[in-house]
Parts: sequence; structure tokens; C-alpha cells
Amino acid sequence: MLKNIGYLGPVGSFSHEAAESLFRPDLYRHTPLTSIPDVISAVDKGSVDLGVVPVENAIEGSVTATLDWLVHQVNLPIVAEFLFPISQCIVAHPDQKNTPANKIKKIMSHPQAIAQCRVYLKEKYPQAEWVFTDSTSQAAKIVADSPNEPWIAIGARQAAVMNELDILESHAEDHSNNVTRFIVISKNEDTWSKDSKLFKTSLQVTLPKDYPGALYQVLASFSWRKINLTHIESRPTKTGIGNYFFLIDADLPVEHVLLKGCIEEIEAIGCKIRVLGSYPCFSFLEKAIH
Ligand SMILES: O=C(O)C(=O)Cc1ccccc1
Repeated sequence: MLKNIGYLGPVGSFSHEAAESLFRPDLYRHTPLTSIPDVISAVDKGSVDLGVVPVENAIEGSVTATLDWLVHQVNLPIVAEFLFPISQCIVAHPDQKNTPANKIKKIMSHPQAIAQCRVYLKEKYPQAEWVFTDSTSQAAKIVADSPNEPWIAIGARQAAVMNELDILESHAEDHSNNVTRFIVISKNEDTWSKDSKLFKTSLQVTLPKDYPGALYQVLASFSWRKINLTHIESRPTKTGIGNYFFLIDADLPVEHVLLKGCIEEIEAIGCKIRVLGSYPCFSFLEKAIH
């Protein structure tokens, strides 16, 4: 039976494009789901085999909905990473394509997409209200279903094509080289092709208590072993102001002797470490895994 890939839908989202370019549509079934938590929970419950969700964007940074759901709501490994170039299009229903910019009332999209275009939107549509949706393609669908409303959406070219919308602008983001990092999650780590040059390990590090130099000690363990870190950020533990854990990505597989030693050393100073995944990394140019 074909493996089932859950992605943030409806059709035409960036997640859809990423999922289809990673998992060939002739070899996999692709299932659109309503929100990022829904994708992750569907993998957790087993209603899909794998899930593709955005985790970081080059312009707007982390997708905190993804990070928090992975950390707090489930215990599922990240099994791959995929870097995918994107560009934000401003799309309108054909009946609204001649509506002057100053008459546009609503701009709809996923909050990440709106944030990537903030300066552009403020300049071109200063009067318009921003309306956040679960995905860019959901916004495109609402605009497609509302031909009489002076609304526009921000999303992928694919969303315009699939919803028969006009593209008013095809690079609305405020900075060039817009790239999104997607991750694949699955209960089953070993169904995976490990055929990649680059491996990463994502760690959740909780310090024993807040004292001067605590994080410095953790970072020193990576530093003297010359382990390269590709990402570090703090997220609230949600137990009170000032309580944080750290999410650290190191570019070695977890079984590597250096990373093993590093984790042991960090645990020895009293930190709690959870491995969120150790996984191959792919980029759009290398393309599909299978
Ligand atoms: O809404 C989408 O199309 C997504 O896949 C989420 C997203 C939103 C903005 C940038 C990258 C991914």
C-alpha cells in the first residue's frame, strides 16, 4: 500500500509543494490537513505515515507552532529536513484584479507569509486589514470563493493556479532568497533512506537551574569538540516568566562519537537532554528522497 504523507493543506500550499517534491506523487499518497498541529497529531495517531511541516523561514525565523507542538504535545522524531525556496505571490480573484490597491479591504494569509511581506504590504496596502489563516492556500481558497469582496491573499504560485486566481505580484517578500526549512516527522525512523551528505541532530536542552554561565558551559561542550551548531534558540517552558529551554541543532548524527561525548558531558553538568531527531538533510536541488 502507498505510504500516506500528511501536509498542511489545502492543495497549493508551500507545504504541498515541498511534500510533493520530496515524496513523488506516483509513489506516495498525499493528504491535506487543516493546520500544523493537525499534521503532527495525524502522524502521532497513525492516520498518516509521515508529516511535512514548516519549521523555519529565512526571513521570519522559527515557526513556533511547529516547535511547540513537537516539544509539548507529542513524542515523535524528526526524520528528515528539506530546504525549499519559496516566493510569496499576491493573488486576487479575476473579478477583483482591477480593484485599486487603496480599495483592498483584507489581506489574508498564514501569519508567516504576512510577516515575510510586512514592509511591502504597509507601503502598498496601508489601509487593508490583515487576516490570518491556517495556511496560505486556505487564504487563496477564501479569496477564490469570494469574487465580490475586495480581498487579496498571499501564497504560492501554485495556489493561484489551482484556485484560478490572478497573480498581481510574484515576489512580495521584503528580502530576496526566501527559503523555508521543512521537517518530516514519522513514528518509523528506519523506513528512511539515509542517503544524504549532511546529518543533523536536534536537541532540547533544559538547564538544571538558572545560574551565571549555565548556557556557556553547554556551548563549551560543543565548542571544544568543534561540533558545528546550525541553530539555537530558547523557547519558554510555559511554567513561568523567564523559564526557558534551548533547542540546539548540531550538524552530526547522534551516533557520532563526538556528539555522544558532548551529550554525556552536558548531562553530567545536570542538564536534561531530549533528542528530537537525528536525520538526513536534503535541499530542493538534490530533490526527492525516493
Ligand atoms: O501556508 C503554507 O503554504 C505553508 O505551507 C506554511 C508556510 C507559510 C509561509 C511560509 C512557508 C510555509
